[in-house]
Amino acid sequence: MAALAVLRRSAPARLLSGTLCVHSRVLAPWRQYQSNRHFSNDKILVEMDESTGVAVMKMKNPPVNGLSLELLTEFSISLEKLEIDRGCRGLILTSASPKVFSAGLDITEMCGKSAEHYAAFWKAVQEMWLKLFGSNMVTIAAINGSSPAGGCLMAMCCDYRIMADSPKYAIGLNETQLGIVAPFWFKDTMTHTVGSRVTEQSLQLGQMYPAPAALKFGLVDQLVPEDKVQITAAAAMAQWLSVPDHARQITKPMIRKPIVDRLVKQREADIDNFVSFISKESIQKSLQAYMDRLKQKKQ
Ligand SMILES: CCCCC/C=C\CCCC/C=C/C(=O)SCCNC(=O)CCNC(=O)[C@H](O)C(C)(C)COP(=O)(O)OP(=O)(O)OC[C@H]1O[C@@H](n2cnc3c(N)ncnc32)[C@H](O)[C@@H]1OP(=O)(O)O
Repeated sequence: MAALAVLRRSAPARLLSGTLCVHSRVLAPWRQYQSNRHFSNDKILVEMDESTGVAVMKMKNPPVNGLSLELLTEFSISLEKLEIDRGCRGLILTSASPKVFSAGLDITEMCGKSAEHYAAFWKAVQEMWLKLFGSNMVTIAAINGSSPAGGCLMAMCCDYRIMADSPKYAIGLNETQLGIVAPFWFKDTMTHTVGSRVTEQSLQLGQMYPAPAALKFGLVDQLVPEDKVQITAAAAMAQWLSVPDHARQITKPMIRKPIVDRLVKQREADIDNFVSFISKESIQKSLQAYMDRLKQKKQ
């Protein structure tokens, strides 16, 4: 048993290749850590069921769960806490807001800010991806609404995806539609999920897929009625957890570690690349025009 416990705790460190640091500027203190093992801060709510070893993590950044620097930082801290918790074996990631899983990266974090801010923001995006894609736990995305771009990335980082069965909800990497480019590790994550051919086409076109279409080519694994997403995620989790941890935990990095290592090896260059790209006047104009279109849609 002791050997298994060591294995359980040593694998994430290997997989993440020393990426446990988080940006310290906006570290929110834990507001509460109650005996029933619920903890929350501003943007992330975690409910830990000790009897099953499953944590449900809800993003709560209304109205659309934009992935702001604050949310991303809280996400990475929460995930790290769970990762080192011996009692936690599985994570269900979902949204506290109905109808939107996550609108992806908060575009306001990428508009009109300083180079230092862009660098801190991108580091937090990288951190989220390294921790979630490299997690040692079983990770299941309970996608209870639309999930564009960074939202889709988060879902694809998970081991299994269950989505609300509605053509109103769409998922995909739509970056090119905003005039921006999904970086290589977004592309790698999609290739890992659905293969090269679909990724090539989806990324070029910036395609968003309604849930039924996403199921057809495996971008999501299962569709269920909206009110059954959470319960189905719990059932799927029980099935995944029936596999012995040590065997599953050795298997997962066989596929994922080379993908994680690619970013780890060039994190700084990737940040520089992002800062220089996003600071361009033409890119700022594209993002601003996209935000204006989003707002006009309402009028
Ligand atoms: C050469 C190599 C280059 C390397 C790297 C360089 C480049 C960078 C890569 C960056 C990768 C980026 C990834 C991303 O995630 S970008 C974000 C993309 N997200 C989207 O396109 C989603 C846009 N939003 C929507 O489609 C919809 O909002 C919705 C999610 C389907 C929800 O629809 P609905 O419920 O109808 O809500 P509203 O559209 O009315 O939105 C409510 C308010 O929220 C604001 N909003 C929406 N999305 C975002 C967002 N992502 N960021 C910030 N704000 C957002 C929206 O404007 C509304 O605001 P208002 O109430 O003030 O009007």
